[in-house]
Amino acid sequence: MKLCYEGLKDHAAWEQAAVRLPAFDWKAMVAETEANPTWVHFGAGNIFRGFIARLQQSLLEQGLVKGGIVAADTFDYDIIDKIYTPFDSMTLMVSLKPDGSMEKEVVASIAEGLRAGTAYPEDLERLRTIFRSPSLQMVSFTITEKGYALTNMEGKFFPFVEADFANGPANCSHAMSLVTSLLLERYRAGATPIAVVSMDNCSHNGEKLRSSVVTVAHHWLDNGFVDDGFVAWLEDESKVSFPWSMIDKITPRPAKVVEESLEAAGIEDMAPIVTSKNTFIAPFVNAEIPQYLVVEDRFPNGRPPLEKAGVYMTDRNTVNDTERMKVTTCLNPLHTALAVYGCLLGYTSIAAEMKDPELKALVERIGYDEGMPVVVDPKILNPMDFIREVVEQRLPNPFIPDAPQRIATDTSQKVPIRFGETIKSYVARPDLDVKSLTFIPLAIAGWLRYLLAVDDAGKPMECSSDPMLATLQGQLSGVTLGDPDSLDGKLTPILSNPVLFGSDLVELGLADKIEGMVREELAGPGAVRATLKRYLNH
Ligand SMILES: NC(=O)c1ccc[n+]([C@@H]2O[C@H](COP(=O)([O-])OP(=O)(O)OC[C@H]3O[C@@H](n4cnc5c(N)ncnc54)[C@H](O)[C@@H]3O)[C@@H](O)[C@H]2O)c1
Ligand SMILES: O=P(O)(O)OC[C@@H](O)[C@@H](O)[C@H](O)[C@H](O)CO
Repeated sequence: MKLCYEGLKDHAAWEQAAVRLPAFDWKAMVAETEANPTWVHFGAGNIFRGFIARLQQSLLEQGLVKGGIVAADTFDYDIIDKIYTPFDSMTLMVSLKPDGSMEKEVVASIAEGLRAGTAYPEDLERLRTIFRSPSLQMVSFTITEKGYALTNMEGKFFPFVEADFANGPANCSHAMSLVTSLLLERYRAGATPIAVVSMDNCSHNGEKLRSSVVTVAHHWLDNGFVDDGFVAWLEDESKVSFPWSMIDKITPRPAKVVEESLEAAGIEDMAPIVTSKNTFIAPFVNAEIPQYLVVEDRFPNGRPPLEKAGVYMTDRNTVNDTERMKVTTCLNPLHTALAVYGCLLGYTSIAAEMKDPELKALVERIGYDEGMPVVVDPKILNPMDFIREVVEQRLPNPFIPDAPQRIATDTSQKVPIRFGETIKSYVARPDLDVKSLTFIPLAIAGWLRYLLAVDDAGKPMECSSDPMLATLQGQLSGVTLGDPDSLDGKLTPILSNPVLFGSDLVELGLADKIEGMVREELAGPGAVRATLKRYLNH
């Protein structure tokens, strides 16, 4: 069985393999998308295929929309060449149930995949045509937190961003510049309104996306590439809106066990790849069943009826509160603590970590004891129910093949949100003392210890990719396991950097505590475990 339009014609074989097929006319969907595109998505990776594309599939199956989504990638063209094109942009979605069984379905709501880069003029021209089309209602993104960043840790523009400012809309490469150039096409073709929606895990994601796009536009205005009218249109939220959103569905990298199960069922060519840009991707996506998407309802050119696919459409404050609840308290801080300590302790499974008494206690202390006192109740989801589902059902699900190494990717970009926001909330609350925090500092200490790339057994350990890895490892060079004094003076510049932690931890009086913990973890092999035991009273 082959995953593609022709391959799906053998209905009986797919039925035999217990794979649900799309219940709509795929050719008609592709033709409608070409004629009247409504939705473009940037970041053609796993969460998009396993969650967002399924929303449109549900609407197609309910007969509520006729067209599909156009997927685009500005960063990793292998995804399109190797995972989209050979499979007619279809995905084999595998939902992993808590009893170990798998639900399989073909997601076919992506009409095409495009490489958004000047090296691919045909694809870029197709995108320009789509952006000029008045039917286009929304552009969404899952490009990771770093995809929005224009500046480095010192607040200076990256050289490739400077190059985009100088070269202008016809010859740019960064995701934010490319999107701005495509919005310029739309402006010049009649300036029909549009919604530009970040669906990444970052606080105030809509604000972050807007700020980067508007910054690019202002530089192009200064350099004479665009006129005032374009910038005014872009900044008019009734014309170009940047709704905020919160997205949640644990979508691990493709797992061997799932690949084997699909191959055993007779489905061909399911092998995962790691692209040259380090994306772990396969023709299939494996993910848990729980999923939450909350979106600010500001779509000036209309939108698909997403609420009919289970999306919460609401106001900005509710999105903000829901996102803060998940990303700063109830899920992601626990994930990052499990990521760094899991790598140090030799784990490759989050579910296995949840059986480790110290690690389970650590996430409970971070979540229930330190996070919950400052959690905001978004009302549409109950924080206590949410965190309980995370701690008791989602993280320990042994059939979710999630790994601390995936979650440890780009930790430097996540720390200010995942831990920094709770730290700021403690500072803002007169009835709370930020110095009373222990387990969030312990998680930060674990990350600093992780950066040494030596595990708790004293063996070399590969750190996951992170745009700040080289800089931070440079700042920590000379720090040695077995020699806590080698840390002397090395942490102050790191812990005082508000870009990394959201505030200056030296000024807040947390640096000594964190440094003390890192020193303990540096005592020698086994010291990480011993430190965890000591703080968690085990
Ligand atoms: N996987 C999850 O469990 C999950 C859950 C909720 C939210 N998210 C959000 O979605 C994002 C992507 O997750 P995923 O599972 O799809 O990851 P993935 O590795 O499968 O895909 C990442 C995508 O981002 C693009 N990208 C990476 N760096 C970029 C850059 N600098 N500029 C432009 N594009 C870039 C890649 O080309 C790829 O399309 C996460 O960072 C997070 O913000 C993921
Ligand atoms: O996707 P990232 O890299 O921002 O973070 C890694 C995980 O914490 C994240 O993907 C979670 O699985 C997700 O936020 C669950 O909804």
